Amino acid sequence: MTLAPYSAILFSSFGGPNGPDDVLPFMRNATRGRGVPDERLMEVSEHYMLFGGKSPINELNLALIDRIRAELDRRGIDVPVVFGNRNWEPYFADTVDQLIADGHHKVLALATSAYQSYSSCAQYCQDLEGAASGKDIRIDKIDPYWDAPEFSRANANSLIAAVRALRERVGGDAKVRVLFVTHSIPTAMNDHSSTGEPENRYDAQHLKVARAVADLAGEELGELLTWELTYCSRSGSPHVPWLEPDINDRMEEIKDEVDAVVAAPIGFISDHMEVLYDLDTEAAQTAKELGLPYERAATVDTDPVFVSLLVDRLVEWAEAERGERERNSICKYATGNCCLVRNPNQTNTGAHHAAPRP
Ligand SMILES: CC1=C(CCC(=O)O)c2cc3nc(cc4[nH]c(cc5[nH]c(cc1n2)c(C)c5CCC(=O)O)c(CCC(=O)O)c4C)C(CCC(=O)O)=C3C
Ligand SMILES: [Fe+2]
Repeated sequence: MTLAPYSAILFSSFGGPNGPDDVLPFMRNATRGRGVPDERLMEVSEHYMLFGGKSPINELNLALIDRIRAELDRRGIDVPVVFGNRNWEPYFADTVDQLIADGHHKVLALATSAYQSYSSCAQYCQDLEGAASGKDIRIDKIDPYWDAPEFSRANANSLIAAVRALRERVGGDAKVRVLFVTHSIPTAMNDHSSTGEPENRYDAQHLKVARAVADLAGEELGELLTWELTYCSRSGSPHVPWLEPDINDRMEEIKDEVDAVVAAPIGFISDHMEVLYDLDTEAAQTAKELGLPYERAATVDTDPVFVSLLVDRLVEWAEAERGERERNSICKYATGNCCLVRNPNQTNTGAHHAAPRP
């Protein structure tokens, strides 16, 4: 099999600190020009310091890259998979220079976020475009993959295991509530996510995945799962509205209606700091204080169903590029009509992005 016309894959992610000395410079990178108050910056730095100043994200990404490489090998596709980040080493710019030095001029990127919004999709497109700009290289990015049945399947595998583990503790009759969780974003960013119609937005994408995951898991567990969508990791100024409810607030509200909760982080593909801190530390503590037995479902991480989906999407993108299949791209970034609000103070004109990618 082939990935032609692409000769390399760029695995692109957010980046995170590898030790205490990295924390502040990383935080400055992640918040530059973002209107994140210093107070929040210090607070999140503390979350990293609780874990030795080290985010799990880089090692998890390297492990996923290994599995992608193995799946490519299995299919007889011989292309390198290189790593690049938006906010920490290896930075996109350095990875791109290395790709060019190694003779690559058409590269296919994938991002470690599954959904469409400025932060999770357009910002990757923009930063990759910026890294390639003026250089002898073209970088295309595959679509976000939240809509893939395999993504729901992999998340359902995790939810099934979590519900079973919880029921071992609380019994078959306990009223269990599944709280799907994702990263909150400003409501203005949500309004302009994907193509902007309510049914396509970031929150709606998650509701579709949540429903599919709950249906698949419920079927296999033989129980009708009661679920809802909640958020974590709210940032920004307190005056700016972000998506709600926060998982902690919601647990407080439902504590008398339910006997136990499962947090299912469908918004994260692996155990990023948000999962370790916001869910495994903070939400777990809230549940404990409320007397609610709590179980956190695994992220899809290196589930073979998920790894195989990523490789399928890379192969299909290359096939479409060669004209061997239709391309029904859900990301409209190249036409200037996708996820374009960067923050609530910025209006969505799409004007700077109207030109197709080189
Ligand atoms: C939608 C979304 C994803 C999922 C998609 C994706 O994966 O990209 C995501 C991922 C991540 N976010 C991460 C870290 C941070 N995000 C921040 C800030 C923000 N995130 C936002 C949104 C998202 N973020 C937003 C709207 C802001 C406000 C500032 C802005 O408008 O940009 C800040 C600044 C402090 C703060 O404000 O909390 C930090 C340190 C890490 C690394 C974790 C690790 O180290 O394991 C990862 C994977
Ligand atoms: Fe973030």
